[in-house]
Amino acid sequence: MEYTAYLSLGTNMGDRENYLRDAVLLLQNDSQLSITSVSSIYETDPVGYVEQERFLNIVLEVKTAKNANELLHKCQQIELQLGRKREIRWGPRTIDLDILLYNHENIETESLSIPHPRMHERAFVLVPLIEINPGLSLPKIDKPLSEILEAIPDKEGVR
Ligand SMILES: Nc1nc2nc(S)n(CCO)c2c(=O)[nH]1
Repeated sequence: MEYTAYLSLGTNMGDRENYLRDAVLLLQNDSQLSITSVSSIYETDPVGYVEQERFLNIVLEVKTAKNANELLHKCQQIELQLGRKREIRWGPRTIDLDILLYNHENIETESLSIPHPRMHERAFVLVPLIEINPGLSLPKIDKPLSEILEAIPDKEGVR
């Protein structure tokens, strides 16, 4: 059985494009996962802890036999492989992989909140997500993504 999931990748340290490329390759190397869509690369103003470099962000659509926990573990494994150090929460990072959506499910455990709890307020997530699937709807929200994006005050300089 294969499930569709959406991942948000972000990086604002070192050779940012290389970190994105390496993360995509490491995901592709997993036999239980195939990447079915990749957004453009967006340069975005940092949200949260603002005293840091601008980010590069992309969103991926993947098809996977992994359950949500296994997918989370894979993302965390790739973050470690690419040298992610969790020094400052919201601080600079070599690479960040967040699960946005998984099989249109709502999942709430101590390690997983899906849909990602902040995705509806992040233009750096919604803009690339709309690019790869404009018709997508979020579980339990019957508004189109474009309407959710419109409601975000500043589009945080997503280019
Ligand atoms: N623009 C932008 N701001 C961010 N703040 C945090 S934390 N992150 C890491 C993802 O949670 C980002 C990001 O990826 N992009």
